[in-house]
Amino acid sequence: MATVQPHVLLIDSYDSFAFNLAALVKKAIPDCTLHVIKNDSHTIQELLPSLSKFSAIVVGPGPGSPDIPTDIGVVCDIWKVANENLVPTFGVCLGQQSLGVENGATIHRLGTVKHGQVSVVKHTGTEIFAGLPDLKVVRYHSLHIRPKAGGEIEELAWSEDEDNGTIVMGVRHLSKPFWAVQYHPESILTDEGGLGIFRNFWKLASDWNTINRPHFRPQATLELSKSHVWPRVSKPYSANAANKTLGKVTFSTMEVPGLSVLRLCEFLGVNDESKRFVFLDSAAHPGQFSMIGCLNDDTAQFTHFVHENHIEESNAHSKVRHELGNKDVWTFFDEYREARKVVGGDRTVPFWGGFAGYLTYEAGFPPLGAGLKREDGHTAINHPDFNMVWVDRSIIVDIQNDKMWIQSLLPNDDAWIQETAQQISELPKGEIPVPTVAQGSSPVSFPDPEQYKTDVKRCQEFLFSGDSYELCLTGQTHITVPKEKTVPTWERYKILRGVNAAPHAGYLRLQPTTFLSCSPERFLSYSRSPGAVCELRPIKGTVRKMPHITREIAEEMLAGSRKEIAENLMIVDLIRHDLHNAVGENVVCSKFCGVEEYETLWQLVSVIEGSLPKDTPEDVDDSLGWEVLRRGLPPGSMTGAPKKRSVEILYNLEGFERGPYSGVFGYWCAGGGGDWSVTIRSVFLHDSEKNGDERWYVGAGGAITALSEPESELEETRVKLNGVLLGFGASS
Ligand SMILES: C=C(O[C@@H]1C=C(C(=O)O)C=C[C@H]1O)C(=O)O
Ligand SMILES: NC(=O)CC[C@H](N)C(=O)O
Repeated sequence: MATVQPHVLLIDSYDSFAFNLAALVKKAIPDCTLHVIKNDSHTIQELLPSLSKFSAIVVGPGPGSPDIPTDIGVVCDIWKVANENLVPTFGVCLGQQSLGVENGATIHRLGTVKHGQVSVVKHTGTEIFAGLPDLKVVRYHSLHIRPKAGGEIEELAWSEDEDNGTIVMGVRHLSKPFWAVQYHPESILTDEGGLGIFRNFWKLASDWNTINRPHFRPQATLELSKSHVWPRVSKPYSANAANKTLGKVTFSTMEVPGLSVLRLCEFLGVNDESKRFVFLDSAAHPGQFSMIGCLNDDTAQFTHFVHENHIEESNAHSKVRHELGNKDVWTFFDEYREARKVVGGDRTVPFWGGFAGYLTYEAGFPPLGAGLKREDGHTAINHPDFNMVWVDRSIIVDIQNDKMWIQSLLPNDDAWIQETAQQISELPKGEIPVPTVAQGSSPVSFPDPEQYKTDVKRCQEFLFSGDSYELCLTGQTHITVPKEKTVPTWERYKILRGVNAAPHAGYLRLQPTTFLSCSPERFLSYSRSPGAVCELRPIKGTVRKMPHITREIAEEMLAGSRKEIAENLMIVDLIRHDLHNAVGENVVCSKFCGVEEYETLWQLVSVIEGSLPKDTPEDVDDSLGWEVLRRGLPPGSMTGAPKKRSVEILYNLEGFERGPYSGVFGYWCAGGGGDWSVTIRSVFLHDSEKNGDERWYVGAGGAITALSEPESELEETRVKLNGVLLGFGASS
């Protein structure tokens, strides 16, 4: 007789670590089917008829407090079901707090909150802790419980720290099959307190089911409305790529020693400011490829505002409005690219043509489920949320190896390739002069420093109350360039690049937006199918480079700092969750908190990689990167954790929309693969603020944790702003 797989219900309280938990549960109970619901998607009455079909329930962590109904949702009712409906249940963090509170425990704030902190946990060695040594675990909490003396909750584990004394880290219910821990078993830095605990839980749950639910049998299939089975990696629509004839990339390659990419841009028409232009510029180590889109009047540009239900497609001659109807914008782009999939390019080149452009911070709100209070019309800053062109012709330069590819997706385009190659071979060699800018030429309006420091403290209030573990607070700075001091935006880019060369730089002129970036941070890159691999590289932790700051000192200041490691760890855990959501189980952190050197800064960087299961159909693999963007924006390093609650808090607190700042820019290759950088250290100009005085805006911020000092946070934003301001003859 074939064995039927157990079904496990995971209740997510809108945490940014829930899919890490899903992956851990799946490791501990490999053959289980995991059904995921949100804590507010069902009432307990709706759940009751299905509960008896689950072998076990896992209640995840989350923002807020177990005694606030909108924070805890249906979780508080799970502990109160009648005996005949009991299901073995495991609670994590908020889950433990809820189990406690519903059984007479009192809830308290920690004297010193613990977010991304590692603690030693001692325990009884019984129940879920059976056979485990002392544990090293990660904590993300502001609240904790004290069980009622003589009540039903038995303490099983404790941490001991100088600031908070003894804190309960693990419990069980004396007469019901409920266990819970206060720490985060699913964190990357938690040791056997992760898998070991869940294996023990599964054994206890199975034993309990055998004794107390003798007639219980897992069902072959289990349908629960408003739930999904994790992992959910198929496309949300049916692909029609099968058997279609794929287009072919044509390309020519040549050695270009001494050729300046800036000169190449000028040859390709960047100086005509009335035309669109796309240049993704690996302007500094460790960048390798620079990409130029060779746009013309026929090039299709796509813009979309997230509060609207259409996409505008335009070129120099015409505009078309695509009504989205029930389709979401992500699917529109996915289908568009899939219909134009190409093969035959040089696989060492990451981009053969395809989509290039930017997505704003707010572009990530709808998939996240975060509310947007945008009024009819546009955002205050008016930049489209999706702004991309479809690049048919492109030039890629490998700046490390002085090699160039001229590529076209258009049929019969050899003549253009040959002619362009010929003209480029005749260009003069050597760098072109970079303009300089006079000091003091552009007045700057900074966020009010006192207000910023107050906002740091307001953020910390949300950290103390348990609503967030980390908040990336940002401010907006405006630079006004008086009409008589304006220079073409391309000149401005060259100045900026000269003072602040960055590996993920870029110049995008996608009307109405001009976008100049010196970003040091990659958000996501992904390789082509088959076997596409996604790589994310969050940066948290920044030190300004100065003569006395050697690598050793920078390492001490970053990798040796509890605060910096905690900030980085939180984002690593958040990104693992985003990736586990998109790819399922195959997620690894290949670098944890490495110190990397950039032109003007030292930064603490981690690398997380994910890939789909081996047997994934190619069309799903091709869309993987786009799906990771859909499920992973806004970038975790620009929000904080848990993401949804943190985004909502910041939206209210900052009081403005971030627009392109904090979003991503980059490309998605027509042959699969792509690369998106985090839009930081960047300036933006809207066409409506271009005639007369120019009004540029630039965002800057940093992660606020409970350990942050308002003054040093302010200083950190100044450091980040400075590189950009130098390009305007200003400084912070
Ligand atoms: C918020 C910014 O940067 C982000 C925050 C960082 C930090 O807190 O150390 C580092 C890089 C970015 O992820 C910014 O540059 O404006
Ligand atoms: N990680 C969590 O579940 C946190 C629970 C609760 N919000 C606290 O801060 O204590």
